[in-house]
Amino acid sequence: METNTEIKKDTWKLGDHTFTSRFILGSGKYSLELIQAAVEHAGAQIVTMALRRANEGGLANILDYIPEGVSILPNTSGARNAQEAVRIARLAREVCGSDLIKIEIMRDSKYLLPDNYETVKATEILAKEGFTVMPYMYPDLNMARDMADAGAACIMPLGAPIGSNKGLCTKEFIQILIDEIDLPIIVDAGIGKPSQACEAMEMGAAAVMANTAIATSGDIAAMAGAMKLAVEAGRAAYLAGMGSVRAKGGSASSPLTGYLRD
Ligand SMILES: CC(=O)[C@@H](O)[C@H](O)COP(=O)(O)O
Repeated sequence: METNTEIKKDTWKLGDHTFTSRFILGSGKYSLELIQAAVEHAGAQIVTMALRRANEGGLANILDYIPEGVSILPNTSGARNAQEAVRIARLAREVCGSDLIKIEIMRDSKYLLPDNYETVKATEILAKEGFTVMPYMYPDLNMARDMADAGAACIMPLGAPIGSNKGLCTKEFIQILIDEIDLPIIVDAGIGKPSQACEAMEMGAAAVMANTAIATSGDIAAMAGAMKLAVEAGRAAYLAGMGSVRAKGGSASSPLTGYLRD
């Protein structure tokens, strides 16, 4: 019998781009030498790049350390409003030759929380210009709907403030987005350890992105590998379908009658 291997691969899409890896690696906090090792161990097919970092160190350098075939995801880090984000995105497309753009707009430098309103405005402009727009946002259903209507290719809600390693503080609200928004939901920021990445995937997230958890670990390559396994485990569990939670009491694991499944 003929089998469809494409279906078996469990691919997912962002605009016209198709991926098998569901772990997106942030590259903002490593030395350049460690980026390649982290990408390889993470099995990542998408790696972020802040344009402001590229300008600091010399763009040729950072791109030299990203393995071939891996998509660069420029972000608009440093933008304080839609206008600045649009300008950075256009520059990024010229420099990287990629239509992917992660919109990050922040006016608050203490908590680094994204400005959802300005993000909707930038999404609308950039989607019309043909970008595959990936808006980073505070998880709010109404704003996520506005981003979807504006042409976003996915929604990237934060788990906790960037760099905090605090985990899924916004879990309930991310679940609402997963349930209600018909776009890939990519949990981004605050993921502090593999179990949290796994939990996001078990909830039905399409992918997870992390940077600080890996960059601040004792062994960057090993932690990148652990994140990869956690994301894969969470995805497999989601596809398998979680067992139901029993509100009260227990239930014998080896019943003599009444098997749940034959
Ligand atoms: C690199 C990048 O885009 C980060 O802004 C991203 O949001 C990751 O956040 P953490 O560093 O908390 O994983």
